[in-house]
Amino acid sequence: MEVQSAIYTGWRHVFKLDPDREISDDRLDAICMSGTDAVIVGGSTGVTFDNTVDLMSRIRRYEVPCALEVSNEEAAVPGFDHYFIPLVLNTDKAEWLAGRQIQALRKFGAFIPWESTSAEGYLILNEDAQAAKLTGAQAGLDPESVAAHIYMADRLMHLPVIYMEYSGRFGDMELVKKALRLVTGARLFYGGGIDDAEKAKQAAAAAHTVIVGNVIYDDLDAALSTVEAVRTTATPIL
Ligand SMILES: CC(C)=CCC/C(C)=C/CC/C(C)=C/CC/C(C)=C/CC/C(C)=C/CC/C(C)=C/CC/C(C)=C/COP(=O)(O)OP(=O)(O)O
Ligand SMILES: O=P(O)(O)OC[C@@H](O)CO
Ligand SMILES: [Mg+2]
Repeated sequence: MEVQSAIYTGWRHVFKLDPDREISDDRLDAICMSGTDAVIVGGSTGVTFDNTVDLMSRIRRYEVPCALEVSNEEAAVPGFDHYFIPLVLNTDKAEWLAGRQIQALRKFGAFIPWESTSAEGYLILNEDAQAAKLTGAQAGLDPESVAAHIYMADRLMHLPVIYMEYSGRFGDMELVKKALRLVTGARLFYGGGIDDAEKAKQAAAAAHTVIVGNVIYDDLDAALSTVEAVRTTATPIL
């Protein structure tokens, strides 16, 4: 099991920037200086070595910790503070659970900074998300199935991070809270549809770490308001 001193252990609020989307220097400055705990670089489609290097080098002008969520082997770029490797748990397509990752490990295994690389068990719960369509995720899980996936990821697989992903839609906070009550070692990430401070507070009361993505591109002020909202919400205590 991963030691609890991992860089992301204390992260409560994270912005996720997509290398496949444009962001101006001014907007990037606002995000990196916002007081967020970290920036994750990642996206489900259109992520390349070049657009990842470009975004990383711009974020590197700031002190904010910066992690890469590696979504394809071409986009494995050195120089990040941390690497997350997604494994989609709720798909029947084994290539998204382990197949593609194993192919990438054949190539990069000897060069991976293991002390700063973590698996992320993804539960993709919005059937309309690009990531759900790409991976064939069975997004409509009932609460018992969510619990079973959490038991598998947390208790059997001992994954350090479980990510409840509703990308593009605000999720079911009761389900997230229920998942949080079941995890023993994993850190629970929540992401999806947070587009104002109120939703950010709700998510912060349900999960360990709250991830804010698309609203950065749609309404920067609303995105920035989520930082304080999360910071002033108590970490859920079990
Ligand atoms: C020295 C050196 C090169 C250092 C780097 C070494 C390193 C750490 C290498 C990694 C090797 C490795 C094991 C790579 C794995 C690559 C791989 C094929 C992973 C598969 C990932 C996966 C399951 C992808 C499916 C899609 C998914 C779950 C993506 C996660 C991110 C996500 C959901 C983003 C949201 O997407 P977005 O585009 O924003 O969508 P919306 O339209 O909904 O907004
Ligand atoms: O883009 P949104 O909907 O904020 O979701 C954030 C993140 O979970 C995406 O991977
Ligand atoms: Mg997105």
